[in-house]
This record gives sequence, structure tokens and C-alpha cells, in this order.
Amino acid sequence: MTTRRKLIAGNWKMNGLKADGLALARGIVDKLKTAPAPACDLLVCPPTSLVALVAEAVGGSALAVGGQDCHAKASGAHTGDTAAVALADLGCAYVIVGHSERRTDHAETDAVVKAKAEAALAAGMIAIVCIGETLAQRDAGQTIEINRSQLRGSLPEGSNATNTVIAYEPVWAIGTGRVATPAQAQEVHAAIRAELVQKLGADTAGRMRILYGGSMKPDNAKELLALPDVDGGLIGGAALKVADFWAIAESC
Ligand SMILES: O=C[C@H](O)COP(=O)(O)O
Repeated sequence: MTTRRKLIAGNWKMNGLKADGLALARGIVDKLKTAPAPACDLLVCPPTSLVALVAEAVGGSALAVGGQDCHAKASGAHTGDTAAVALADLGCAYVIVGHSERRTDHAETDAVVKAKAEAALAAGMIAIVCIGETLAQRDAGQTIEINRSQLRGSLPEGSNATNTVIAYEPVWAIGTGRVATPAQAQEVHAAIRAELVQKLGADTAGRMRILYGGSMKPDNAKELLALPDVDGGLIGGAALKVADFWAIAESC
């Protein structure tokens, strides 16, 4: 029997101004105060511009805050970047690293993602390490090998079930409305867990959370979250509406 507590994480991406971020954060906190608690951990990852504001708004509640990226170095001449320790200082408990949009837009390699994840761990945060295949790779029959290889290359040294979460996000499902079928999701999640067994041992692998991301919505969340190796969701579009985010959390 699994002891993994599910995590529902909202990735707001580059969306929202102060009023939007506050309304969203306060809306979720209000739900936590007034509705039965969902059977999962809850996290929101606002854009860096809103992290301080949102962290203050959720303070003292069960809603955790995370960053969407961090630099691998703790400080220095890196204009425009954000140190992991600075996110932690603002109240972040998590940081996403290696999202496919970062891998594509900023040419982030597995080695870069690994270094960022290590910076997150050094700052005392939980790293959410993202991996996932493109449609071309899936069509070429490379799905499992691509995910194994990204995982091997991106997993931080010192990784354990407490400080690391894996997010499987098939690139073709992100923001497209085309969600992985339960069979597709379970196949890859099981392969990821098998790779974690090789790398970290069965006990750690059995306790490490593996999230699914890619067009998870209230109407498909229950089926995906019921899969044996799916331990939560990394939600994009649906995390921008309190009702949708909450409905997904209630599906746990
Ligand atoms: O980080 C979140 C994922 O990229 C999923 O985004 P989406 O739910 O809009 O498809």
C-alpha cells in the first residue's frame, strides 16, 4: 500500500499582475478555511514577480508557495536570474526546475537542470524536477528511453523522497488540451519509478512523488490521480482558476 501523499501544484507560468495573484492565492486560502480539506498537499508557483506578495497572502495556511525556476549559483553576476536561496528567503518551500518551457526557451540541458535542483536542495527547498518527451520522440517510439535519460541526467545529488519530486510532463500535452491517456501516463510513471529504484533504491523510489502534468483538468483529474504511480499533478491553465484548481485537489 502506498504511503505517498499526493501533491497538487499550480504552475501559474508568466501570468498575472498583483491583483490577479492576490485574488487567486486568497481564493484558495478561503477554500482551505471553509471547505473540507482535500487529501493532498497544495502548492502554487507564481511568477517570480508575485512570489513575495503571494507568500505573504498565504502565510500561516496549508498552501505552500514555490518558484518556477532558480539559478544554479547561490549569488553573483547573473543579471535577471533568481537564486534559490532568495526564493527560500521569500517563503518558497519548492522550486520547479527543468520545465520543458525552460528547456526549450532557454536551452536548459539535463546538466543545467541537475545543477539547479542541487541549488534548490542546498537552499533547503524541495526540487520539482520536470521531464517529458516531445510528440516526435513519442511517435518515434522513444518515450521511455527519453524519460529515463532525462531523469538520470537531471536528478540532483543527494536526492531523496523528501527533497525531490519528479514531474512527468509530456510536451505534447502541455497547454494543448490533449491529455495523456491513463495507460500512457501509468506506463511512463511506472518506468520512471523503475529508474528511481535503480538510482536510489526501492525504499526511496517507493516514497518519491511523481506528478503528472499536461492538460490536467477537473474532468480528467480523478482518473489520472487514481493511477498507481501518479502522485499528484503539476497544473498549468487550470491552476489559474480557483474553482478548477480546487476541483482537481478534491479529486485526490
Ligand atoms: O507546469 C504545468 C504544465 O506545463 C501543464 O500545463 P497545462 O496544465 O496548461 O497543460
